[in-house]
Amino acid sequence: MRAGAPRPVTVVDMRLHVVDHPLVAHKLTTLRDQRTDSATFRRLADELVTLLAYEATRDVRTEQVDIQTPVAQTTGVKLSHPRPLVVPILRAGLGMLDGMVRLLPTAEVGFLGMIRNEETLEASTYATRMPEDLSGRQVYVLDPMLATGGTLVAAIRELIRRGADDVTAVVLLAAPEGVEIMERELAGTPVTVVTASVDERLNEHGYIVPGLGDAGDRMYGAAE
Ligand SMILES: O=P(O)(O)OC[C@H]1O[C@H](OP(=O)(O)OP(=O)(O)O)[C@H](O)[C@@H]1O
Ligand SMILES: O=c1cc[nH]c(=O)[nH]1
Ligand SMILES: [Mg+2]
Repeated sequence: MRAGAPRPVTVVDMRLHVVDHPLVAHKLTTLRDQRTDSATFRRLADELVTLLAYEATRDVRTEQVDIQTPVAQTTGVKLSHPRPLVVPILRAGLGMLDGMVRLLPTAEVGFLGMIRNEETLEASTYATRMPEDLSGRQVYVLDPMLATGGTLVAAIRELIRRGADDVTAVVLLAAPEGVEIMERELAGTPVTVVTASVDERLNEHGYIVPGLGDAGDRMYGAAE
């Protein structure tokens, strides 16, 4: 930002939930460790998203049902219709899909393939496969890293354009810069971000510090 320029206004209607739990912190520390191999990284990302999903689904819509137990009649709840949609952002978000749908077995799954240009840090979309009409749907978008925020802002705009009325982003790590961009660019939209940590900052290459490096590469190997 130019010296003397007014600070951008931060509109704080986006909900940010940083999950504070010793198991989350323990798994995240091993994920960050550069000695952790790909197989362990994938397993930990899967376990971590399940813990985050517990918080992220706190407001998942349910409806009342009557059931008969072996002992008596009672009422309970089940996940309601329309079914929630889970959207992993390829590549790295794919490593979060199983952990999320384990908790949301009735969910439908859509896919967004997005890549950040490592020079300009601009995000672009190379694949989209999800329902055109998301009216009335709760959507859970999965991406391990919220860095500059370009990827998630573009993804969430597309979900809102299709009619989603409640979007929760589940991210393993966030940078404060990305959180601020989300708050500014998505002001007035019903968005919640659930994360295991908001780290210190972005470095000059747009990587989260201390972060965990390139999530996609650590899960699947360097793409090129
Ligand atoms: O907040 P941003 O600055 O937009 O950066 C975050 C994005 O960068 C990474 O994806 P990448 O482009 O490396 O693709 P990949 O998952 O295929 O590795 C990450 O998985 C996010 O999608
Ligand atoms: O730190 C970062 C930033 C963007 N994408 C990653 O995979 N890691
Ligand atoms: Mg990557």
